[in-house]
Amino acid sequence: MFYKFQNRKFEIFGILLHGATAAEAFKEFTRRFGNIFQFWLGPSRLIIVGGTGDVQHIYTHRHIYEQGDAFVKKFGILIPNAIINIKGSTFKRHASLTMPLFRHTHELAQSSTSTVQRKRTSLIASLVCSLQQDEQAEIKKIEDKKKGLSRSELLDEMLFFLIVGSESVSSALSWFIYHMSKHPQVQQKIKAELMDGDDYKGPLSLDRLDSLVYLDAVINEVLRFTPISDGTFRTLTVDDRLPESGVQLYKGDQVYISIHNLAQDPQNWSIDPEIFYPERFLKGGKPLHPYAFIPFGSGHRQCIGQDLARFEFKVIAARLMQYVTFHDGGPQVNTGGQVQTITIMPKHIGVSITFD
Ligand code: HEM
Repeated sequence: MFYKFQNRKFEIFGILLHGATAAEAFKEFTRRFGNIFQFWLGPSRLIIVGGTGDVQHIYTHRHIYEQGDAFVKKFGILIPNAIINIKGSTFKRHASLTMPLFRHTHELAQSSTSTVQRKRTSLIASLVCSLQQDEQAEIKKIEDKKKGLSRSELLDEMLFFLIVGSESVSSALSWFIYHMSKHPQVQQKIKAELMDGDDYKGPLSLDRLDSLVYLDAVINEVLRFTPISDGTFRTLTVDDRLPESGVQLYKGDQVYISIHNLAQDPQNWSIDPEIFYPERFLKGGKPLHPYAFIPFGSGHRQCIGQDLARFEFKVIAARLMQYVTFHDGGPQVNTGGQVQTITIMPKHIGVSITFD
């Protein structure tokens, strides 16, 4: 069935995903319907946007494209006051209290006993210090004048950071292990880079970590090939026309940007995106458009934990590569596939491990 939408035709379909993840389904739909189409998620209509010009426009016009209502519905039932679910001035208040910590990711590596220092290096300490002294007085103020977090806001933030902080990096590491088991030559290159120092199994200082550029390329390729988040939502605050596709959108419409599709679209890459090839992120192999590779989203609502996530990922991956080698457990158990929970994880992963 076709639906005339301004001067463009869209195929409308409501469909059950039959166990496929959104990433797998949208890849197939993009192949069939092109890089902009509508999708019904139950009663909600989503406009899936895949052209890099349109995607850039959405992320760079924060006053038109606000945090998506679908995102808010997804997490809002359990943790309505967590940063991902709030907008406007309330978001600004929460962001001003949580974001500074993530600018000091490297300091997390150093432990400290001083309260001032702990406020800078412990998210929990920093959040607890932001608890409102007089909640009743704060409730009466208009949002712009409020300071600190109420008890229920603090609880929701802690819960959200506990969930997102552990689930995200562990999913990404599962994909790392899966890809390593399938690509022994990549593992050998990481090990060769680690061996390039005096002490192969020695401590990982920040300088040493920074010098591991091939490992950075592998981490990027893991996040590109198998992103743990399939996409991001934005809701329009006013009518707007997308510049690349020319599609007219209206206030209240919900757009969905598929991180996975952008990372897999051959138009966005000079080297075949269907191949797992970390070297694409070394000199000259970058995506053809800056918005083709956005594993952490983009714009004013991009992931605030991305530096921490990359840091954790790199430290754990480097440590693993110092001590063990992963081998493919065979076609019965190591078949890959995807399963969607809060993040996208490998469905069937079975590897054997040798200690180096
Ligand atoms: C590999 C690890 C991770 C990936 C791939 C990832 C990815 C994402 C993505 C795609 C978004 C949505 C961005 C958007 O709408 O533009 C997001 C949001 C968010 N992430 Fe992450 N994330 C990771 C780890 C973390 C960690 C470790 C934390 C904190 C401990 C974190 C905290 C957040 C927060 C607070 C938001 C909501 C930001 C907002 O609504 O303004 N993430 N993340």
